[in-house]
Amino acid sequence: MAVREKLAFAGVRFSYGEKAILDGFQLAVGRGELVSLIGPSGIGKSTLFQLAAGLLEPQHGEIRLDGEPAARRLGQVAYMPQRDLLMPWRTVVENAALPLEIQGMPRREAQARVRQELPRFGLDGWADAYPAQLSGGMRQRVSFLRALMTGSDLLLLDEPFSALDGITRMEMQEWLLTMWQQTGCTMLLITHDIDEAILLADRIVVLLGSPISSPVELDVPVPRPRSLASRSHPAFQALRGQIWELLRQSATAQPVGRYA
Ligand SMILES: Nc1ncnc2c1ncn2[C@@H]1O[C@H](COP(=O)(O)OP(=O)(O)OP(=O)(O)O)[C@@H](O)[C@H]1O
Repeated sequence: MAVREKLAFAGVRFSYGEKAILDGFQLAVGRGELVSLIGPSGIGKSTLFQLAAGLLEPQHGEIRLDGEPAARRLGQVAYMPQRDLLMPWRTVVENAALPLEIQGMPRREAQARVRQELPRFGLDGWADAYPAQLSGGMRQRVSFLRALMTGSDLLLLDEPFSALDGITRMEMQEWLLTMWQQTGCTMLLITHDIDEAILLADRIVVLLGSPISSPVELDVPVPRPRSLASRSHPAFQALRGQIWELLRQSATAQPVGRYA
């Protein structure tokens, strides 16, 4: 066991009925790492997150958290699904305080705790707004805050920025990098945007094959801190070409999804 290991899949097999998604799947993520997952549409990226979060169970193999077999993962992993799933009848504070209330914290205390966090989430002054009154970026930040309120230091972000316009998306990418540095959380991010995958991550996991067994793992040798200007770094461009080639090759075997 690696001392730094936060999450690991060891020899995991998972199928939906006859359809095998993972077989002998291996992946280890270190504590505090930011890892991007990229792969063709429908290959099993969200399934992987649902397994990590404990919403699905493997038919074979082991999923470990902090180096220990984690039979009960539900509630230990913060999972932000593709749609933000904010409750429309609850305000920003009421939505974000939900995990604390579920854990038994009195409502008033839970909401006070959330209010303290609003400024660094760019939500100062929006405590009592309803989700319908927020922009897409703000909704994502509320979802992110709610995920952090679970107390988990492992965050799974499933295409968090895909519904946002280009400028908001870039702002959110920079904001996410700041949050990652401030919180020290381990983050896994699913994206279809190769540039986003590289810009944010320490490591890129390219998921290929059906079923997936050994993903291709690529370190991102682009220096931090990163900004939009990092895209012109030679290492960035070389990696972009390498990932694109891997995905293009896989497209001959199976239909490929959308990539930016
Ligand atoms: N509950 C389910 N029952 C049966 N098949 C499912 C179920 N959920 C997903 N699948 C199938 O499993 C495969 C993997 O789905 P998954 O959503 O994990 O892929 P993905 O890589 O996240 O896709 P996308 O990039 O389009 O979001 C797909 O073929 C999907 O149709």
